[in-house]
Amino acid sequence: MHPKAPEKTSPSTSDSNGHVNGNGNGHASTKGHSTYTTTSPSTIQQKFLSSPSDLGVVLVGFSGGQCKDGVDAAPTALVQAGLLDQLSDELGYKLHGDSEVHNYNEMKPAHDEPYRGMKNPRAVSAVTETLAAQVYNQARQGRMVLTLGGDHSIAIGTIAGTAKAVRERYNGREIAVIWVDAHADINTPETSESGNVHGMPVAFATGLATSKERDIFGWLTEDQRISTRKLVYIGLRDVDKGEKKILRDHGIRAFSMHDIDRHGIGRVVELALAHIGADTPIHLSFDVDALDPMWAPSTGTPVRGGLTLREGDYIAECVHETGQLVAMDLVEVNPNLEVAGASETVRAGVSLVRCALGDTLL
Ligand SMILES: NC(=[NH2+])NCCC[C@H](N)C(=O)O
Ligand SMILES: [Mn+2]
Ligand SMILES: [Mn+2]
Repeated sequence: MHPKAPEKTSPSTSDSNGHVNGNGNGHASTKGHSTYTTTSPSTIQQKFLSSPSDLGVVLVGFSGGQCKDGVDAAPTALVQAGLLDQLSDELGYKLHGDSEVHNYNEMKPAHDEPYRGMKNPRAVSAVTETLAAQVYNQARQGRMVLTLGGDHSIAIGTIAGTAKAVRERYNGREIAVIWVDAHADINTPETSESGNVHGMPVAFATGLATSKERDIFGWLTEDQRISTRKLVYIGLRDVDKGEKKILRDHGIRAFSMHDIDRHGIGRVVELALAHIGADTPIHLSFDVDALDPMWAPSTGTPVRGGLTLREGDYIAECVHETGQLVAMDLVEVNPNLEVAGASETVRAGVSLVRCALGDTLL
């Protein structure tokens, strides 16, 4: 049930067209922007990366955490839009890890009937367990890790990998997670109304949901989990009843769209980062549906009244500026939905990642 862990490490990777990424030679990029130098991805001092110009890339073609086809096509669409080329050629990263998208939808267990209401539980479990190892293998080398999903269930794996690597590298230190999303994704199997695991990753990552079945998230260990105290939400506006109770009962820090309306994005990000503190590595999990459908229509569970693209970019820019970012997920881009707006959604995704990885307007 656990096909080859698709771990590949090469000094540079090539995209689906065979173009090799990563110039890594410190020379000014000639691609359009003559003023770029690529000696370093950013002038920001990175506090928790020993190789700040190395980037682990994980490309996850997976849709099993929810019911709509197409979200597995996002990594290919993002790569074709030039994201990885830009990260190497313009931002100066040396890319490691996946050079092609893995079709994780192929990791299909022989039988996978619902368990405690969860749909595709063994498939999602097997994929996220593989991802946890992939992300861990990049992060333990002191590299930033970028994961392109895929639906948001994959964060069970990516957070597990980051949390474990950081604990190992920094004496048991915990990571913080900034979850930018219209949704809280903190349902337990018991509170979920849909049974879709992409609505549950935070519950598993925090240990609010646990399982004794090895093949259904029972592989998650304490060193792969995060604390609810170091979890911060931004952008919430569609939270289930059971989730609201969980957020309240555990005193989880959450900034909804209401808070952004009241205080402005600047103040909200300031408060979110203050809650985390300057001594904590950050895993940024960005669901593209945090953006208003005006900017990101092609996503499985769009909710009106969301962030503008600039507000999304601003969050990403500020997280980068902390020098504390160690991993980022970009999830829930579904190029097969609202096809007229698909390239716009993909471009929004590209922009969010660029900002988190150090791109600046000036
Ligand atoms: N990652 C997402 N887009 N999650 C949407 C979750 C929607 C709903 N709360 C559910 O549990 O099914
Ligand atoms: Mn969402
Ligand atoms: Mn989500």
